[in-house]
Amino acid sequence: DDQSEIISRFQSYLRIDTAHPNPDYHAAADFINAQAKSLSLESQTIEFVVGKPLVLLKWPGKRRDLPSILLNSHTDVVPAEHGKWSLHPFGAEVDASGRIFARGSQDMKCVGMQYLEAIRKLKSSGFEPVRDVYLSFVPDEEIGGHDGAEKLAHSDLFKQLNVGIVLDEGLASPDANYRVFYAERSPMWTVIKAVGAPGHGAKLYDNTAMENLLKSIESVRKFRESQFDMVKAGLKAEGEVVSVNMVFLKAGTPSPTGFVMNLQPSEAEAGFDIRVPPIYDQASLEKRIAEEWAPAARNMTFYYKQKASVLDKSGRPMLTATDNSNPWWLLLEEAVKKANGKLAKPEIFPASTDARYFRELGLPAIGFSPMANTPILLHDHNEFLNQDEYLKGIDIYTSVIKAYASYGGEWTRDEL
Ligand code: MET
Ligand SMILES: [Zn+2]
Ligand SMILES: [Zn+2]
Repeated sequence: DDQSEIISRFQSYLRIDTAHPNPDYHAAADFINAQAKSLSLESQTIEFVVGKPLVLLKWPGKRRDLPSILLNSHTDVVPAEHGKWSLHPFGAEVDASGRIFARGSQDMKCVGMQYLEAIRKLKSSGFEPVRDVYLSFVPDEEIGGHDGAEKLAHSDLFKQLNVGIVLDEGLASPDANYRVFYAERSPMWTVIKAVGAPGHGAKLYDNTAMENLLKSIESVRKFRESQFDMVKAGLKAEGEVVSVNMVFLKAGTPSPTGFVMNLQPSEAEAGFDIRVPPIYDQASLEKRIAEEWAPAARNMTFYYKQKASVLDKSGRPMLTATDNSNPWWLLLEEAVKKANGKLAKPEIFPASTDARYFRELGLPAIGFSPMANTPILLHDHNEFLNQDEYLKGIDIYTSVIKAYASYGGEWTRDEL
């Protein structure tokens, strides 16, 4: 029947192994294009970077003069440790309670397919969009989006699309209210390195690489604690503080039997995943890194593996309005309600998404993945989404896309 076909299309997409470091992007693009064909959507496949296809679909509206709607999703997923899953991460098996297990079931193949299923429903009901509706299926979000959404946002093609609003990913909600995001934290992936004279493992002396690095780590931990304390005290939400987490430590002199134990190494390195809220003095953090965490006076250096500004191209913090000034926000609220969904209070996304490349241009972008009553399992073992929630999400998008694609149609060209 209808529902089992919907689920089996989702499973087919989930079974394409698009995990880094070797995502099968061509299989994903072929699949999306086959879906587009069955829906009679216009399609183009663009390789801004060879081997990394981006699929752009179009459902043309009647009013080409109005700004369009962009429904964005990424096709790549993070790797899965197969042995630690109870079911195969690319098997998309459904258990007795209807949970579909797969890497990407929450992040974010669900959303990409839900957009398409919602369009399928709208088309079969005879609905015709007023505005152009575009769908972008982009590569590489999980490694920074530089060869995907960033290239799209900076392209001439993108200007021609005349996008007025972007929808992108959010997070699952453990309770019944859908979470929704109006901003996100910017990544600053920072590597700090210490050097110092090597020496005998038995000798106490100052300025070893290890000691220099440890002083920094102590300082980082103090700052981390000050931020985390505000969350623990309920003063700030997760997305409103700076998060700093040490993600690697690299030091020591390797030997065939492990590490040399009686030699203090001459170099030591640590990596930190730092995320900065949009209204935060990013320059002060950069100063802290240079002066406290990697001071030249302690023989230290640093570099950023990834760094995004919290400001858009006009120098404003990247925040999408969630009040009367933003009709897209009001339309979303209303459309979700109409489909019997409840929205939680809008939040700042604690991690990062491709939405930042669109907000950077000054466009409004809303992060929304309609998954209620679902534990947050993105990037975790045994990621799953219940098929009933998936189906409910399609109804939510049907309502949202209908509202967005109709918006403005009640006015004549002159009134607008
Ligand atoms: C900085 S690239 C973002 C990759 C991923 N979405 C994350 O937040 O970790
Ligand atoms: Zn994602
Ligand atoms: Zn992710």
